[in-house]
This record gives sequence, structure tokens and C-alpha cells, in this order.
Amino acid sequence: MSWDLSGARPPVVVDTTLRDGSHAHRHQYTAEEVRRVARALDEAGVYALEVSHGDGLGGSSLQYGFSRQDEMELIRAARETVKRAKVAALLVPGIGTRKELKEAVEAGIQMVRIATQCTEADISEQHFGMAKEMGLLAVGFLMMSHMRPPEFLAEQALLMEGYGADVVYIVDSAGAMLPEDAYLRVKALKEALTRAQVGFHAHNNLGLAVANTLAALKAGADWVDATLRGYGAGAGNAPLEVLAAVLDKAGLNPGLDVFKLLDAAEYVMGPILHFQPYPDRDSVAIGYAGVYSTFLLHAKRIGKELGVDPLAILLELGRRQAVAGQEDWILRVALELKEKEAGALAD
Ligand SMILES: C[C@H](O)CC(=O)C(=O)O
Ligand SMILES: [Mn+2]
Repeated sequence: MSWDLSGARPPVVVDTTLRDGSHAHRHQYTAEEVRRVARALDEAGVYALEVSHGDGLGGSSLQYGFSRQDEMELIRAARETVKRAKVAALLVPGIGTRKELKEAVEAGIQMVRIATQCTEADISEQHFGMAKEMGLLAVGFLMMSHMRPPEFLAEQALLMEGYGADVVYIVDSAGAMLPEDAYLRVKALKEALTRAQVGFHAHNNLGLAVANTLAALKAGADWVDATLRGYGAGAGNAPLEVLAAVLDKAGLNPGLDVFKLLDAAEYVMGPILHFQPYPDRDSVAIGYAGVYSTFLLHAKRIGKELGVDPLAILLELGRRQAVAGQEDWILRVALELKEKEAGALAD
């Protein structure tokens, strides 16, 4: 793969600071924070911003973490604030249901992103049907896409296209891809899909989120995701303000105001952040072992409570090929590692 971007086009940019960033924020966003971020993103020219619990509509729970404020109030706050940008929500079948989707439409969403494991697109048929019935722009998210080869993902994307998806994303949930991996996966979807466009969602666990996004664009990606300050699960996502500057330099700026985004990252997002995600020891382990980025804070917390190294927990989850929705494994693995260590000490 060469880095020649001459075939790439300016992408549609979706900001997910208020959804993927909700993982980093431990789902504690307030409507006031949503208004501040939404205003800044809208003024800087993003096409859409995604607002919901990090695990999507209906995610507020013991398993995934309780939201501080009802996500419908957050969606409403975003919709009331924006003048141009569309408001989106994420829905994971099995977590979110028709009820939450209907409420989210009433609260103001115009687009829904339906996320399944990259092996399970077939569970999304009804959800795409509902989304189209409700007049939404419908986007498919193939999570943990590093786990399967390009041709397999293309088959899954074709299913989503058949169900009505307007766009299908390759989602590097584990931030485990190298640029070549992102390139080949996006290219396979571009070649296979006849109607739907193709998107790419990066995580920065190996420090490659912007590079992988560029590789996706080179392969023809039409849509890309980013967040202010990269605020998101694991080491975060592609930082929007950095991506905007890079796209601008590459002649691929879809109309983002780079300096407004730099100000938004510094002065709006800076004071809101609980911490600045970066590829720290545990996040790199996530990318290296191919683990779902959202497990990071759960593993850190459980590791601290039980006195088990989070890195060991994450590596073991990678060995077991755990995927989204298996958050209960984190505790189980930590307890097993603790037991094993106690056994080894007793011997
Ligand atoms: C529900 C997930 O957090 C979706 C996502 O952003 C990813 O898999 O990455
Ligand atoms: Mn993500």
C-alpha cells in the first residue's frame, strides 16, 4: 500500500465524542456538557454528531455502567442546540430495542448506527427495517472487524445493505489494525457493495487512528469517525481536530473549520475530559491483543479492586477472543487469575 491519496475524496465526518466518548466519561455526561460540545461541533462544520450511552441506546445498566442523565435528555439537548449538524444515536441489537429507538426519534435523532459483532450482521435485519420505517438514515457498524478477513466482512456488509443500510462501517473496536488491515477491509466493502457507502471507525490503541483513517480513505471510504481530543474507549478514537488538520493538508477537507476545532478541543473539551486517553500500557495491550476497547476502564477498576494486573486480564481476554457484550468475563477472568496466583503461591 502506498500513501498516495490522489484517489481519495473528502469524507463525511461523524463526531462521536458524545457517544464513544461516553465510555471514557463513564457515562456521566450532563445536558449542559452536551450543549457545549454540540454547539462547538456544529459551528465547526461536522456532518453529524452521535449522542447516547457509550454502549448505545438502553446501555445504562449494571453491566455497562449507569448514565448520570437520561440519554433521551442528552439527545434532546443536542438537537435543540445544533443548527446544521444531524444528530445520531448508536443502537446495539439486544441492548437497545424498538422502544428506545422510538423515544430517540421523538427526542430528535435523524440517523441511527446499528452495531453488531462483525460475524452477526444477520441479527440486524429487523433493526434496519425499523430505522427505515421511522425515516432514519441507517448506518451499519461491523464491530471488532480486525477478527475477520476482508472477504468475510464484505459478505456481512452485503447483508446489512440488503436490510436497508445506507452506509456500512468497518469498525476497528480494538484499535488492533495496521493501515494495511484498514485499507484491505474498506476496499473489500467498496468492491462488494452496490448501493451503500462505506465508513471507517478507528481506535488509537496502537497510535494509528489517524493513519488508519487515511488508509481507509485511500481505499475509498466515504464516511469517517472522530472525537474531540480522541475522547473515546481505550486509547480513544481519531482526534477530530488532528484529523481535520491532516485532511486539510491532504486536500480532503470536507468543510471543517480547523481552527474552530482546535479551539473546541482545547477550550470546550479540555475542561470536560475526565482524562486524556492515550496509548498507555493497558491500551497498547488492548490493541496488541485485539480486545474490545471498552473493556479498558472495566479491567482497570476490577484489577484495582482485586489486586490483579489489568494488563494480564486484558491479554487473557484477548486469548479467549472476548467481544462486546461479554463484559461479565472481565470479572470472571480477573477472579481466575487471582485464584491461579494464590494457588501458585501456596505450592
Ligand atoms: C458499542 C461500541 O462501543 C461501538 C464502538 O464504538 C466500537 O465497537 O468501537
Ligand atoms: Mn468505538
